[in-house]
Amino acid sequence: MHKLEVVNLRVAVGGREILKGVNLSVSSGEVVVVMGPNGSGKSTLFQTIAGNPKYEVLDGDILLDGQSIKELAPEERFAKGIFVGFQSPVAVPEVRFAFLLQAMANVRMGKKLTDPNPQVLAQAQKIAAELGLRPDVFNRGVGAGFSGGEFKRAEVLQALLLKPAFVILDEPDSGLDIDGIAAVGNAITKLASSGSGVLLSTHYARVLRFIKPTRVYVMVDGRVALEGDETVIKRIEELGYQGYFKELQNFGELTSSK
Ligand SMILES: Nc1ncnc2c1ncn2[C@@H]1O[C@H](COP(=O)(O)OP(=O)(O)OP(=O)(O)O)[C@@H](O)[C@H]1O
Repeated sequence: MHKLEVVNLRVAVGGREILKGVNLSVSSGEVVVVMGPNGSGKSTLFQTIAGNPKYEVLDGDILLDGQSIKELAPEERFAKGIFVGFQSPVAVPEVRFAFLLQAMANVRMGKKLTDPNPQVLAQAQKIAAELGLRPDVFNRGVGAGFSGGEFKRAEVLQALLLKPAFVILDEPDSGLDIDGIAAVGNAITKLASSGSGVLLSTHYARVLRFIKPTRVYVMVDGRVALEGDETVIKRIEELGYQGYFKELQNFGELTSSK
């Protein structure tokens, strides 16, 4: 059993404080959802967990099984089992997608980056078929001309292939067609059942048809304003953020920060 904890995390980007003391956690087998209005800091949180050096940690910590990882390089975090899929993944057209998958699997297996690993590629092709991802993507550069939906499926494919301890996905359901949402949603459930801890952000309740969140955090202006279960997602979809916060304030249930 593993636990990833974000503790009183304050982060600045471009000289501006964006995260103002975030606390949350995800453990093996959990599906934890982060929601929040545009600009509330969800992507900043995920970039910081990934170790993007543009995001300056001012205070607080990120703990993996109680040990701080905030000084580790992104590849060291990955080697420890933290996989982060971004909202707008970066294309690296000069690297073949098949090569990337093989290299990532080799890193996880402690092999040399360039070692041939045909089992991994065979497994990747099987997963691609389940996700509805065209097989020709393997011979294309990473993200080269990928559609939005192909990008998202390609990221989930990497997670399913590598089965990391933690899978962190920024809006995995955005830009997907109905079949894509089902494929990605079911893949997330599968990842959690096979023991990964999943942390994802979304703007929509539609993912609930395919995933059952363990916990839901709502971020507002760089803080976790509230924590709940899937009913939070449903109420936000019905009332919008402002309407939902108003309803909670009327019942005295909204805290300004947690
Ligand atoms: N590199 C940057 N330079 C300056 N400001 C930034 C940078 N990255 C993020 N921000 C600002 O940080 C705030 C939080 O952005 P972030 O992308 O984390 O929000 P979000 O909750 O993921 O939003 P969305 O739901 O729209 O994706 C925004 O005001 C954004 O403009």
